[in-house]
Amino acid sequence: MSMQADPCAKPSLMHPDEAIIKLLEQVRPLDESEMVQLPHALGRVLAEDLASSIDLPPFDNSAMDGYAFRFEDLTQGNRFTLIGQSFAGHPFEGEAGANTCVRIMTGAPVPPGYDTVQMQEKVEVDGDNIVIEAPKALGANVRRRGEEVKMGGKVLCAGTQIGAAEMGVLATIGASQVRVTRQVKVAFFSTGDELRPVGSELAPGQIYDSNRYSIQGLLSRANVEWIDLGVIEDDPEAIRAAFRNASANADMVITSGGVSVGDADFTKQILDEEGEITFWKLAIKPGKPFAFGRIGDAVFCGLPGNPVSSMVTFYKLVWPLLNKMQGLPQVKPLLLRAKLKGNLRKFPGRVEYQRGVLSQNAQGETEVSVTGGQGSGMLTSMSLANCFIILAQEQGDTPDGSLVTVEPFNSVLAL
Ligand SMILES: Nc1nc2c(c(=O)[nH]1)N[C@H]1C(S)=C(S)[C@@H](COP(=O)(O)OP(=O)(O)OC[C@H]3O[C@@H](n4cnc5c(N)ncnc54)[C@H](O)[C@@H]3O)O[C@H]1N2
Ligand code: MOO
Repeated sequence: MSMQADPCAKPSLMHPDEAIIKLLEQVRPLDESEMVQLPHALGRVLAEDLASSIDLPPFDNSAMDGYAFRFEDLTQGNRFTLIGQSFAGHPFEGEAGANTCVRIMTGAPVPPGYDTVQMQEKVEVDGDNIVIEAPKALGANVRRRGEEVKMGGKVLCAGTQIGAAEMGVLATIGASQVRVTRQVKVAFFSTGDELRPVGSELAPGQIYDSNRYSIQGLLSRANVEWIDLGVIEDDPEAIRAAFRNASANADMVITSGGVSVGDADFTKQILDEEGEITFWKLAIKPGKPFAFGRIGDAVFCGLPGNPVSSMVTFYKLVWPLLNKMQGLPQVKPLLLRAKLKGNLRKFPGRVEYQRGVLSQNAQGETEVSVTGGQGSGMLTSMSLANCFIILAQEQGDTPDGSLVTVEPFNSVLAL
């Protein structure tokens, strides 16, 4: 008997990994760049490769506080005559001579004619008579001009995000300003008649709008420029106007709420009328009703209203998009295997991102436990976590002691 397709089978939801591929196909890196002053460069993405206009280090200098001398003079014995000093910022200006030495400090220029430094702990000093213990080799304790990078050598590549180390590297080569890609502009708003701004009283049935604040936090971490359009009521015309305003002013529009199937869930409907929906609903928990599309020239990401769902879908789906638009390379998440502490509940069907705490036990094993209740409205499950426990689509309940896959939070989600 031949196998027949089940006519009652529900269409299966798209796997989030497939969704990421589809999303990334829809955006291109911004091709606009601008110069920024170095103090404002943190978090920005380099638009071009950067070469050093100087040798690094720019001159031979001492790695130790001690004495500079000529290594070959050691063939005449260990006694040297002190003829001067070289301090950082105040080089020795005299002439190097046979069997002479110069007092030298860390970072100070090694005077021309000398080639080796011995640290002061290995030197005996009697007035100007200095006895130097022979170091292992010529050039000991000298940091040679250009040994790190030669003038004209590449120090940073286009597509590098400027972090603390890069700020320092840029300063080391004297770059007072730097060419970076334009920041992606993201306009966002929350939808929902139940939402009240912080600072107001709650009437029965109302809650505070928290998603706009977590989204703002995520956008700040992603180093994009954001436009907060506030809370929009559950009214199709208000949502339409917000969409038009957002898409006219931003590269990306993010909304929270109204993407499910309720009678007041207008986000998807208005997007359908004003733009286009590339896909809607994924096999992800939390975050199933995530919607993606385009409105005008802007990309659209509709995050589900449940607070954890909006954070998880931002992290897994929006953040890779923002990275690509900013010109950053896609980095595969670092996945670890950890031993589960406690039993874990799961229905097969969707890939789940449970919130966990990753730690090491006394035996050095990596362990993980869930942060209590995992409801998609329980935002404290996120704030207590330092990782996601990723459970495959068809996985069910998982017992204590099982090895599970864990994704530690990166800088976007971590403090
Ligand atoms: N019949 C069905 N109902 C629901 C389904 C479904 O498949 N069939 N999916 C559920 C899932 S999964 C999710 S996730 C939610 C998402 O719904 P929406 O995106 O339409 O979001 P809302 O209905 O507007 O709100 C859901 C929930 O989150 C609260 N919320 C909304 N915005 C905020 C905010 N800015 N700050 C804090 N909390 C917010 C809202 O009050 C609701 O409690 O739909 C399920 N339903
Ligand atoms: O998929 Mo929803 O985000 O679980 O509540």
